[in-house]
Formats: sequence, C-alpha cells, structure tokens
Amino acid sequence: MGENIVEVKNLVKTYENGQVKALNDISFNIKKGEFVSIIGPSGSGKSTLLHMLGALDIPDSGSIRVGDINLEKSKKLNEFRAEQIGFIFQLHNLIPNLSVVENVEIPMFTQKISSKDQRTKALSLLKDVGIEDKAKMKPNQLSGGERQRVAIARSLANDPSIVLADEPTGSLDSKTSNKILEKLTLLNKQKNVTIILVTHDMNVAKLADRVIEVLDGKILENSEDSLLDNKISI
Ligand SMILES: Nc1ncnc2c1ncn2[C@@H]1O[C@H](COP(=O)(O)OP(=O)(O)OP(=O)(O)O)[C@@H](O)[C@H]1O
Repeated sequence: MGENIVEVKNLVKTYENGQVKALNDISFNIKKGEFVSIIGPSGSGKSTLLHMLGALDIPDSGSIRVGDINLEKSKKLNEFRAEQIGFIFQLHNLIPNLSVVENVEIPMFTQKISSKDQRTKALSLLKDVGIEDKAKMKPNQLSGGERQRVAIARSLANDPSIVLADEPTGSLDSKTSNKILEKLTLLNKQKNVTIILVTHDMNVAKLADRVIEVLDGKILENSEDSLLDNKISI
C-alpha cells in the first residue's frame, strides 16, 4: 500500500439552490488496496460522497482524482465507470427480464471478450458468491440476500480497481450479511481491490482498515463528537 488511488480536495455539493449543503468542503485520500468504511448519521452526506466518487453526480466545486482520472475534467466518465468501478448499491438494479447470469454479464459487454468467455466468467463469479445454481433464474425468483450476491458478482465482472458499496448488507439477515462481508474482505485482501463502503452498522464499519466519519457534510476530525468513540447508535 503506497500510492493514493483516490484524492478528494475541497469537495462541495449542495442541493436546493445551495440551501442544503450535502458535502461541505471535504478533503481526504484513499490508498490503493485500502478498505475504508464511511459512517455517519442519516443525511450526513455519505451516499452523496459515494455518488461523487463513482462519477454518478457532479460536485459544485472541488476536485476528485480516481486513479489517473480527474473526474471534474474528464470527458470519458462513461468509460471510467465501466472500466474502473464496481457499484454495489442497496437497490441492486438488476434487470428483471434478464436471468441472473445475464445480469452478471452486463458490465462485460464493453470488454473485448467472447460471449463464451463472458458466460464462463459470470458463472465463476456466481460460484464465488455461492449462487451458481440460481444462474438461470430471474431476479424476482431470488431472496433479497441472493439478489445482493448477484449484485456483488456483477460489480466484479469488469475487474474494477475500486468497489463502491452503499449499505451492501443493509436489509440482510446476519448470516447472509456475514457471507457478503467475507467476500468483500477476501476480494480486498487477495486481489488488492480498493473498497469504499458506506454503512450505518458500526460492526461492519470496523472490518475496514480505516473508518471515515461524516457529520453534516464534513469529515469529523474531532474525536469528541466521534460515533466510534462514544458508541452512539446511528
Ligand atoms: N437529490 C437531492 N435533492 C435534494 N437534497 C438531497 C438530494 N440528495 C441528497 N440530498 C440531501 O443531502 C443531504 C445528504 O444526503 P445523503 O443521501 O448523502 O445522506 P446519507 O448520509 O447517505 O443518509 P442516509 O444514511 O439516510 O442514506 C441530506 O440532507 C439529503 O436530504
């Protein structure tokens, strides 16, 4: 672990004509291969921050560098998202009329690999998350936890350098949740994939190498207010 894969400087994002300051001058770095969790109360700006890192939304001001790309300057954000980022969001956005394995193949469409190899890779990713036997089913035939595992398999199909996960275990039972966290941790340790995970759950947050706390759109530097230290429930 040495170089920074993410550098965020003075990031500001407002909504409602500037009335809501979702991110209020945030700066931080994340190293390649780091597993970072982002915690904070509801409305503190966590999801907004994750969206900015994945170039899903545009900041008002400030800069974000991810790998070689300066997001505010780049004209190739579609490629950036398709090639660099694995997204795991709670509403997993699986396509209902495609089978599970076809859903996992979606991020590979832009890659130069044959459809046969795409299928082999998708099945192997499903195997990794323990649901290869459901490959031919449609998402609505799966439980919430199984769908989340499909979303994880899909997020890895483009061999991302960074996985952005927004409450990936939010609505899952503790057994499924543990399985998913185990997969993410393995991915981080074995493949050196950088993981940035937003969570409300302190036990999940603590699995990370580092916890970034967000409060009112700012990163909490002062430990007096720390949720971690005070064990305030969030
Ligand atoms: N599209 C939007 N339009 C207006 N306000 C928004 C929009 N998205 C977010 N906000 C506001 O920005 C602030 C930060 O929201 P954000 O979703 O980033 O919080 P969060 O920490 O992820 O919350 P939660 O834990 O509840 O998901 C909140 O005050 C929210 O109401």
